[in-house]
Amino acid sequence: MQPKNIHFIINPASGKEEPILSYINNAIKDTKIAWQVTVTTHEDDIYNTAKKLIGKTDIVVVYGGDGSITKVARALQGTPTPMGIIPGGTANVMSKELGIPQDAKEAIDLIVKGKFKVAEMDMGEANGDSFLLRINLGIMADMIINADPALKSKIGQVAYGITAAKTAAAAEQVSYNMTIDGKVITEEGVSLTVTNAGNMGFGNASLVEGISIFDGWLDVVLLTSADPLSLLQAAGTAFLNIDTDVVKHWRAKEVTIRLNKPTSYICDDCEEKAQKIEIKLLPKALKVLVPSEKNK
Ligand SMILES: Nc1ncnc2c1ncn2[C@@H]1O[C@H](COP(=O)(O)OP(=O)(O)OP(=O)(O)O)[C@@H](O)[C@H]1O
Repeated sequence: MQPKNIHFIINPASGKEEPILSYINNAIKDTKIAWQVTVTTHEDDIYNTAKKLIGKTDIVVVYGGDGSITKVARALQGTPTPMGIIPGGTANVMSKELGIPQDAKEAIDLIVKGKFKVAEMDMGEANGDSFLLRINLGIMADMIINADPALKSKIGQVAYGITAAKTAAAAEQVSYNMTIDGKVITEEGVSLTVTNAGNMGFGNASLVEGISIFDGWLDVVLLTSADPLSLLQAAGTAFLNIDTDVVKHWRAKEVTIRLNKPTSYICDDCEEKAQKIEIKLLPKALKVLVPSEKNK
């Protein structure tokens, strides 16, 4: 059904350069939809604007990358106001996960023509900060922290690949002490991910099949080694669905990770540091617009 009103929040600093206001106006001008736009001037504006819109509009649509989307999600979680997405960033992992068209005009069309349904997706929380996608420790986190921003803005995700090769070569084995839904497990590995989403943020690959942001679970994925053969085997688990010891996997609602020393980790797009990370699932926390028919 076509919405009655929409508020668009636009991050002008997101990865893509395109005439987004003109795209929106062209799509909406001949409809009966009442619409407003907020173009943010500071990163805090995104959260604050979304918070003020709760209950005041049918849909809050965010144009931006995963960073902007996370801020809107944090504002709207637990409320009846749904979030729509127009992918405007570099990686746009969240929108890919939801099957939203990557082309901005197509994504706008979907919302304006009401070709969507509202789904309730899970979120996670780590040391009090909510997240949409995942927590990364070890080489996955290092890859994101070390990716050259200039390179990333020029060539997008390929920058992670270049950093990955360098990071994997210097990978360090870390002992992860985990309490997974009450069960204590200690394992060594080079990378630990606690993910709400199947897409791990690198290409469209998922290390473990069947992970979904709607499934009511967090998935704990440990990569035990970063030598080239192991990485190939890990790729095998992703693409060929082969079981190997290189990737270990648990499902959980609550995970506590204890580390030997304060360690950097990535919570969605933000870098944090802690020695103990308490993570829990927030089931059905956010209403989001998804295409009513699967994209071909
Ligand atoms: N005027 C502004 N309004 C909001 N955010 C801004 C603004 N100027 C700069 N920023 C910054 O924009 C950055 C980019 O946001 P975002 O994550 O949406 O895009 P991206 O990094 O290109 O995408 P992706 O995370 O998908 O790769 C944020 O880190 C935020 O701090």
